[in-house]
Amino acid sequence: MSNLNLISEYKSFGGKLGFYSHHSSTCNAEMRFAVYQPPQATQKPVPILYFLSGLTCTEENFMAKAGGVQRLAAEYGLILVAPDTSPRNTGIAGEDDNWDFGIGAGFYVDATEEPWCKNYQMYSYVVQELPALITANFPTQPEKQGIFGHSMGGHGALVCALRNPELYKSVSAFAPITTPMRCPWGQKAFSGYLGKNQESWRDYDASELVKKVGYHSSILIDQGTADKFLAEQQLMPEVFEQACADVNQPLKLRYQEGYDHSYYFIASFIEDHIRHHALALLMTAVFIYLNPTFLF
Ligand SMILES: N[C@@H](CCC(=O)N[C@@H](CSC=O)C(=O)NCC(=O)O)C(=O)O
Repeated sequence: MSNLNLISEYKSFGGKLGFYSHHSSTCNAEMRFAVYQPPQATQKPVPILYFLSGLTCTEENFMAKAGGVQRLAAEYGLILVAPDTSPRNTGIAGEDDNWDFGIGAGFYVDATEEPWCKNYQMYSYVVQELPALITANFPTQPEKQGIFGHSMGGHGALVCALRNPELYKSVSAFAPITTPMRCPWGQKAFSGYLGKNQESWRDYDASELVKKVGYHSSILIDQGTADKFLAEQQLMPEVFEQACADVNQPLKLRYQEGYDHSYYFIASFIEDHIRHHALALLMTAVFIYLNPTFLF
């Protein structure tokens, strides 16, 4: 494995889950991520599904708490990749002072402001450096990528997909921050990472982006009605819903009665999200299954 340190590895549902670190030239720091390889990956290259986690998370939360997502990845034959949510231990003064800014809160943007710009390049890391590393080191079909995420990571997934529809065949989110420009978390993060000029914020705001660029297929979002961050106006799914409606962007926004913001909520609906991505990423296989004469 070039340039990768394997930290730990576990057999899981016939495949393997590995935790890795490497030097990121994009973030000028050591970065960590987790990869689940389904059993099919020992036989042939498989599609890749990226999951971006939320505030305070590491590369481990999703793999440990998403309700046995490895079983589903093994069933559908998908490689799962979960990066950490920011660089760590960069030496930037105060990087660990806040739970919603700095470490654990990279917000999937390329920072332009000092002192963050040297290391906090999470957008380029997720869209460029990490996929190149994954493709070089794991048996993947790089032209078949999907992306999803939770909360801050839901915002990240929507932004990555909307800005790069050719790279991501599918996108979905759990309780995403849909308009960081308009919510307290996003305003704090964008002021610090991108500066005061709000024009530059639009490129990282899904509700602004969707009106400009659209996306080639339907977007799936699940949102719990008992989510305290929904009540605190951090997520604002209604703004994204209106933006999608304005440009006829297909969106399946499902309000899930009584669910909160936790990984218990994610675990409850993870299967639907995996299926949403599998449909797009394994489309050729499904097509052949439904139309076997295609082969002859
Ligand atoms: N410390 C915070 C709560 C932090 C929190 O709830 N983080 C969420 C993501 S929130 C949006 O990005 C999370 O996924 N936490 C990890 C977990 O394993 O649950 C507070 O005091 O409210």
